[in-house]
Amino acid sequence: MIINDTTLRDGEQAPFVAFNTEEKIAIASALYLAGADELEVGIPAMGGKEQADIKEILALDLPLRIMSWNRATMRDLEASLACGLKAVDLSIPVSDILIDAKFKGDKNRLLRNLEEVLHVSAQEGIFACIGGEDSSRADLGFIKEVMALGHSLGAHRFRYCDTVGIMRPHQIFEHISYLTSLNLLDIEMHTHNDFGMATANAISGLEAGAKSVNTTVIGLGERAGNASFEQVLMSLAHLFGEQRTIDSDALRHLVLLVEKASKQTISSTMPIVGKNIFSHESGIHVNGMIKHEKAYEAFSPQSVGMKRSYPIGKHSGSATLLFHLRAMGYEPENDIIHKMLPQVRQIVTERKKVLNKKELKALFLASKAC
Ligand SMILES: CC(=O)SCCNC(=O)CCNC(=O)[C@H](O)C(C)(C)COP(=O)(O)OP(=O)(O)OC[C@H]1O[C@@H](n2cnc3c(N)ncnc32)[C@H](O)[C@@H]1OP(=O)(O)O
Ligand SMILES: O=C(O)CCC(=O)C(=O)O
Repeated sequence: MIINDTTLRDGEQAPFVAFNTEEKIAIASALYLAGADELEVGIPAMGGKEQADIKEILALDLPLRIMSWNRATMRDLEASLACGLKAVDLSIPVSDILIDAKFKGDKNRLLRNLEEVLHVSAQEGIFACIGGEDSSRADLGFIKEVMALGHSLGAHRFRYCDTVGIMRPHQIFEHISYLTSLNLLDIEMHTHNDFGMATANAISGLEAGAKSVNTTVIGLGERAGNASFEQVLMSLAHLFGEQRTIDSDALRHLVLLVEKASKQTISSTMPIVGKNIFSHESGIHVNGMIKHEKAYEAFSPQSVGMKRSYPIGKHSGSATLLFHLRAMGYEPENDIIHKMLPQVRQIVTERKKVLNKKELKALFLASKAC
């Protein structure tokens, strides 16, 4: 499967996000090191500055396909060609709603535009992906027509876009199974997160036969964002068993870089990257983890450049207190530990903050003394 990351295009379309040139270069390099297979890096039609940034990314000479996003118009395509790009996404709306809004319902004009740009991209020998904007609200018969046209004109891929993020994984599976069964073009998934299903829908599309998937780091993107790079990458490695070597330090570096450059704050429970996802507080979980490292973890913290911890909180049990006190060189009796537990719960509940090790030690010594 191909991860085509669009942090530098759809990711940057997130409200209030704007990367400067240095950030774009750093993100492109970090995406390569973290395991992206292809990058969509911008929109040449935006003008000279965007084009200069794209040229700087191309000058990095990263060993992966670099694409741009374009409306399926000669003007947009020419701007991409002038940047020296060898791969383009050529987007057309495919739903009636968007065809009405943008083309006054004129499907013929839309298809003529597509024909023209595909003809030129074939002449230029570049990789062409047809971006099917709003595919999930489109008639599948029309998508078939677009794909057949693309196939006949040498396009390489069709991007199925759940532009407003309204699909469920089961529906995606049906749509993509049908479109791949046509054997016209490889399918790329582009899924949005309006109902929190972007990654699930992207994965469902891959299971139904899609060959590639658009992602963005920390799920950045329009409105609620896109399928997240780190979630898709880890799913491919751990759930699909793909032979992917994930450089955990490179992944962590990328996430922190994009968090800073986009001025976003990642939630502490965000899959793969949230700072608390390897903090086990519940007593039964800590007890299990001490006996078996995989008891309550789907993958190790080391595999994503993070660390495990056992906070001393309201739900801690004796194994947690013993773990920390033993690490400090104490060997407490059971009755003392059981005397301490209700006190820990009370302190944490009252002040809504876990105990640090110093406080645990003080509580232990006080409990021992009385
Ligand atoms: C679903 C997506 O994410 S698609 C990607 C969207 N990304 C962006 O819009 C970010 C970058 N955009 C921009 O910088 C600007 O919008 C530009 C440079 C692309 C265009 O700017 P402007 O020329 O000022 O046009 P504006 O943004 O107001 O409107 C877009 C125009 O493109 C047309 N358009 C939209 N999609 C397509 C398409 N696939 N094919 C042809 N025309 C299209 C619209 O109908 C509209 O045309 P109109 O001006 O005749 O009404
Ligand atoms: O048309 C494309 O290639 C992608 C457009 C897009 O970003 C979307 O539909 O959400």
